[in-house]
Amino acid sequence: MANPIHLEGTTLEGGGQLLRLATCLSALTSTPINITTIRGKRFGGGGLKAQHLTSVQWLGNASNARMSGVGLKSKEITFTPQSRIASGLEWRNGGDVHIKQNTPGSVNLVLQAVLPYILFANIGSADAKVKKKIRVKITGGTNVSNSPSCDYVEQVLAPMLSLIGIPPIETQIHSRGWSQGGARLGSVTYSITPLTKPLPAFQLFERGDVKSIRATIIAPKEAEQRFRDEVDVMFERREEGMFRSTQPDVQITFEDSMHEKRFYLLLVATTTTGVKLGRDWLYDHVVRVGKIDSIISSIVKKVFNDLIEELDHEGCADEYMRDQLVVFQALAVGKSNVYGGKRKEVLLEPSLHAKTAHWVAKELIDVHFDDDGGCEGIAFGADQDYNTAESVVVDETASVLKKLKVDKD
Ligand SMILES: Nc1ncnc2c1ncn2[C@@H]1O[C@H](COP(=O)(O)OP(=O)(O)OP(=O)(O)O)[C@@H](O)[C@H]1O
Repeated sequence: MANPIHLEGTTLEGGGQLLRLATCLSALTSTPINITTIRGKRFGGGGLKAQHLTSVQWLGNASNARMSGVGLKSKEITFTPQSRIASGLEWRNGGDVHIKQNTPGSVNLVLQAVLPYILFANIGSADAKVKKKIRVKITGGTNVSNSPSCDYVEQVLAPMLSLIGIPPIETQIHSRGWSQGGARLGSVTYSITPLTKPLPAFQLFERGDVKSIRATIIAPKEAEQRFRDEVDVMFERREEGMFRSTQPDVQITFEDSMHEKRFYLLLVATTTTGVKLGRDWLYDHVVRVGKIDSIISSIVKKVFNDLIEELDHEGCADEYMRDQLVVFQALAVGKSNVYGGKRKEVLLEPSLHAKTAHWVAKELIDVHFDDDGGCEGIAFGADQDYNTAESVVVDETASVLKKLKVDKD
C-alpha cells in the first residue's frame, strides 16, 4: 500500500472544505491520505465538527476505508480506502440513503462531500448501465450561515450542474433546519442520478444577459409586507444595473420562517445562456424587538449589492459556485473552463476557498488550474475498469468510449 498523501489542514482557507474535497477524491481514486491540523485556521481550535465527521464516516463506509483518528474534535486523520465503491451497499444500484446528524450541521456541506462521490463512483462498473435514482435524505440544518442553503442548492447549484452535463438533481425539503433563532433540525431529500459514463469537459465562457431574477424571502409572517415592499423598491431602484438589455422579469416568493429571529433572502439571476448567479444572507446579527424594519433594510441592501457585484464582473459563476465546480472540472474528460469574470479589466481572482480546492485537487490527482479558470481533468472513469464494462453498455456509450479512447491516445 502506497504511503498516504499528507495534507496540512491550515493550508490557504484552512477550513472544512479542504477535508471534504480531500476525502471525496481519496474515496473515488482509492488514494490514502493523512490530514493534519484539521480546520486549523478556524476559531476555537479546529478539529472535526459533527458535520465533517458525518461526511468522513459516510465516505469511509462507502469506500471501505481504514480510518484512524476519526472522531469529534479530531485534528488528524488517516483515511485509506480499500475499494472505489464497497460491494453490498444497498443504495448502489438506486435506492435510499439516509445520512443523519443530531445537530443542525449544514446538510449541504455534507452534500458537498458526498455528491461527487455518488455521481462518479459507479462509472465503469457493470451496474452503471442502468440509470437509477438514488434518493439521499440528509438530516441537519437546511439554512445555516456560511454554507449553501437548500434554496441555493435548488436554485443555483443543481441548475448549474445540469448546465455542465450532470443529470438533473431534484430537491425535496421536508422541514427546515436552522442555525439561527435557536438550533433546529430539518431534513431534505436530493434525488441524484449517478453518471453512467465519464463527464465530458464543459465550457462556461458566455455569461449572457440577465433574463430574470427571483427573490426568495423567508421571514416571520408579520414581516412579509415590509420585506416585499423593500424588495420591490430595491428592484425599481437597481433595475438598470441588473437588466441591461432585457425587459425586467422579477419573481418574489415568501415563506413564513415561523420564528421571530429567522430572516433570509436569496436573489438568483438567470441569464440568457442559462447561467445562474446567486447571493443570499441568513441574518446572523442580534435581532432586537422594534428594529425589524432596519434589519430588513440591511438584508435587502446587502444582498442586492452582492448580487450586483456578481453581475458586474460578467463571469459565469458566482463566488461560491466557482469553488464548488472545481471537483467537476478536475474529474471531467478534457479541459473544462469556467470564466470567473473581470473587474477593472483584470481577471477576478478565485476566492480562497476556490484556491484551496485547486490545491487539494493538485495534491491528490495532479490537476492544474490556470489563471483563466481552465483545468484539464483526469477523465475519471475512462480507465481500465470502464473499458472492461464496455461489452455490457449500450451502443451510444460504446461509441463515446471509442471516442474517449482516441482522445486519450
Ligand atoms: N452563502 C453561501 N451560498 C452558497 N455557498 C456558500 C455560501 N457560504 C459558503 N458557501 C460554500 O460553503 C463552503 C464552506 O466551506 P468551509 O470550509 O468554510 O466550510 P465549513 O465546513 O463550515 O468549515 P469551517 O467550519 O471550517 O469554516 C464553500 O464551498 C463555500 O463556497
